[in-house]
Amino acid sequence: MAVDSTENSVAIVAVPFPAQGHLNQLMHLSLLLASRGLPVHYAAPAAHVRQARSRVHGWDPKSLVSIHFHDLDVPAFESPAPDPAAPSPFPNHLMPLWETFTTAARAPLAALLETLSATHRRVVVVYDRLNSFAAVEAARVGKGNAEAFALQCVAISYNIGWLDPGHQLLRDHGLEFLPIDVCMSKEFVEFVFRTEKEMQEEGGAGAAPAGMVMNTSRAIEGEFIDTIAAHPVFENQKLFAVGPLNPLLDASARTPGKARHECMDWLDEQPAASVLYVSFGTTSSFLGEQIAELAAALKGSKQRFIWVLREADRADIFADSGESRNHDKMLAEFTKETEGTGLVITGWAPQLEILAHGATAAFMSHCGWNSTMESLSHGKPILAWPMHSDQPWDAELLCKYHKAGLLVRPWEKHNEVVPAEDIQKVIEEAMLSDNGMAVRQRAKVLGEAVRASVADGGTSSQGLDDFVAHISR
Ligand SMILES: O=c1ccn([C@@H]2O[C@H](COP(=O)(O)OP(=O)(O)O[C@H]3O[C@H](CO)[C@@H](O)[C@H](O)[C@H]3O)[C@@H](O)[C@H]2O)c(=O)[nH]1
Repeated sequence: MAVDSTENSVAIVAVPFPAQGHLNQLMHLSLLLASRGLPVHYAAPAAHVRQARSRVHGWDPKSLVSIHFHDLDVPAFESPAPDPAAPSPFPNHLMPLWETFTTAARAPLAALLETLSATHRRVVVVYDRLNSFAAVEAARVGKGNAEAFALQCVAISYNIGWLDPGHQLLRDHGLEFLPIDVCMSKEFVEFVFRTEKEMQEEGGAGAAPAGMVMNTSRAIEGEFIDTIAAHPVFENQKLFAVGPLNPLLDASARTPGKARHECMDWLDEQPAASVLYVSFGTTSSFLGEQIAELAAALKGSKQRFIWVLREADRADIFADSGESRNHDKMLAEFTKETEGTGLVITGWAPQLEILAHGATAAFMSHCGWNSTMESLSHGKPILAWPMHSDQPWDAELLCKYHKAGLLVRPWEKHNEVVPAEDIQKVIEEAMLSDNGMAVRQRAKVLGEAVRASVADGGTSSQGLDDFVAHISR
């Protein structure tokens, strides 16, 4: 694609980490910045540019023309199937992709930055915090006219626990931060520390980012944002809380310009606040036994539901879609038994639209940060079933701090199959009990506060204005 050349303008280069929950956030941020008239370049391996484009949600697909997309040429990577029986539920099958990407994307990114640097007043690199190589490449730009900002794709409170699991603020609220190596595979933890250390050694102080953009809202994490702002690690950085990055839809849940998924017609016919949405993101796969227990719980609860039954994404989603094929017999029976009460989606579901819809009451989720923000920003409570990484922390924030969620499975039992009766109990509590109503009400109030924060004059809207003003100064 031709690179636009406007000597006086600032070019923004978004460098996402190649996994859906990360591609998605930098895509939203890119679209937001482009909608403010800034030239935005989104750079990722070809398969991931295609993935991010094909799965963008909440935006009119036509808005994608406002972004310049660049394929970062990387060698072929393995794209194995996920292993639901692996000792850690962490998506270790993506490690070959991430190792390849982190090494090979540097040279094509550097070339892109040099080209843009020659034709623009300044190049602003907005990179996923897992891609610290992008900050090193920004610091190396020959003309010295590039600066880097990290994007925090997970809760900012997670950062506090990462820096100090026993932090006073967490203790004050009785919040538990689990050790990171309990929640992630040892290969990934090693990868994160190794790549970060290598980049610090190579780039030195000169490659430190100028600041950090946070996909969070003061309505959700106000005091955690203040704590991070006062932390010595961020002393010389400008911080901008701009979330939620996902667009907010109204209760009719219509994305302009986009064909509606058939499940939305079914939702249109259901009573207000009557449907449980069940989905576990793009990095988790369940054992067959667990799927059977979840099916029995949904059926037994007699509640309306939409259940997204998918495997974790492959490294290249176009090589294999991850649609669940292994449960055909169970599904055929289950679908017959629950006809009229629920829907099972084995392909890609319109999650943002489902969460926005007035018929949706609650969300059973693994608590990935996108799912958490998408749910809270539409005022929907979460039935929390964390699997790995930051998810146990998000469940803690949701259920203990905000009391806008109910825990399905405590972490101590993460190696066990959760029996149907335990799952059913939580579904019934959320959908039928007074306590469930109170949790739903708190999520609704929180949703209103989140909406206010992104509306004109709200704190997140101001955060984005401040970021735009700062980078285009
Ligand atoms: O059928 C589907 C399935 C998923 N989604 C979307 O896919 C994204 C999933 O993101 P998230 O909820 O964050 O889950 P993961 O895919 O598991 O995200 C990874 O990345 C997140 C951001 O770093 C982390 O918080 C998670 O722990 C990590 O697993 C969300 O935008 C969903 O709306 C759909 O639209 N349709």
